[in-house]
Amino acid sequence: MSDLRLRRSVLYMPGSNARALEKAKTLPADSLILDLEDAVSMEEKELAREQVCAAVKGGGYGHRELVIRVNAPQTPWGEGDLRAAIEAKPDAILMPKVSSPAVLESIADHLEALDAPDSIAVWAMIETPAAILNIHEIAKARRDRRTRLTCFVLGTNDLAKDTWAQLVPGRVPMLPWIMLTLAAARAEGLTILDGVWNDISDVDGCRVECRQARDLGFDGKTLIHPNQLEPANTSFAPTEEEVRRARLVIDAFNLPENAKRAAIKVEGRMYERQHIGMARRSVVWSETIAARDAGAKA
Ligand SMILES: CC(C)(COP(=O)(O)OP(=O)(O)OC[C@H]1O[C@@H](n2cnc3c(N)ncnc32)[C@H](O)[C@@H]1OP(=O)(O)O)[C@@H](O)C(=O)NCCC(=O)NCCSC(=O)C[C@H](O)C(=O)O
Ligand SMILES: [Mg+2]
Repeated sequence: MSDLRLRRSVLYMPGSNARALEKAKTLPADSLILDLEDAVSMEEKELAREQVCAAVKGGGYGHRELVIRVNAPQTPWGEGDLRAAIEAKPDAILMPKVSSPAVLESIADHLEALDAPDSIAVWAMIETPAAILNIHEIAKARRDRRTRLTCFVLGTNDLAKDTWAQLVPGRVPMLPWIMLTLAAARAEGLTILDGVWNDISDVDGCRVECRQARDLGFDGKTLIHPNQLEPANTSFAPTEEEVRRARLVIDAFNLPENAKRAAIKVEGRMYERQHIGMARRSVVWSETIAARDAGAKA
């Protein structure tokens, strides 16, 4: 079973927006991406870096995983962002526009040279046509522990920009790329997060896309506004019915009469032993979510 850390809702915010950085301390997001890249204008890059690093160092975000998205290494801010982010010690650093494993190897060299704490992971944005074409090679970078790669984040806005594919409900134009990226992530044991839903005014549309993302196999969805948190948190949680059925399957395989059976019938459906792992995951997820909710209310 892969890492079961909750990442149902992963909220971006511009590092230049002090109000958003503060408000995030109270929002029901599993993870936060404090952005220094595309959500920040050139004029505010330095301010954003200062504010984000001060926020991460200052803490107060509770259970929320903190991720800093830096500017790409070849930009005027890339080197400084990386240095400052390492000093702030977030849970992860998100690299934008990763198009080949070479970028991750070069980041690994930098992290080593800057003596980055082992606790900092590296996440990679998958958002260029070249990344899609190189996707398994990029995912395989995880095998080299030096890269610290643990997570892919889909950047559907940049993908739409560079491919001319339209962002339409149902996402038919992008499904082949999405599924290829998912397969590469799962093959190499990476977490994978869906891209953003841009229409902040359409919460129902966001909910539909969250459910699709869950059905496609994502761990969670990246978000841009607090009103998208509830749809994501709800959609990526197993339903009560799923958990009830999962417990039934686990219990049924534990019965002495089923000890040597590879396949059994439960409530009219066939289950093989491989389904036990999926059933356990649903139960563990629901218990983890219940514990998180109880903690939030306490
Ligand atoms: C889009 C926004 C600029 C809208 O902001 P605003 O006009 O302030 O919205 P509201 O008045 O509705 O906000 C209500 C309150 O919620 C707070 N808020 C809003 N957004 C956030 C947020 N993201 N995080 C935390 N808090 C937020 C407001 O401060 C209000 O609070 P209060 O003062 O108490 O009333 C804004 O939503 C925004 O900036 N969103 C994030 C944009 C962003 O980060 N974009 C970059 C990531 S998307 C991307 O690049 C993906 C990828 O790379 C790709 O290529 O696809
Ligand atoms: Mg992008």
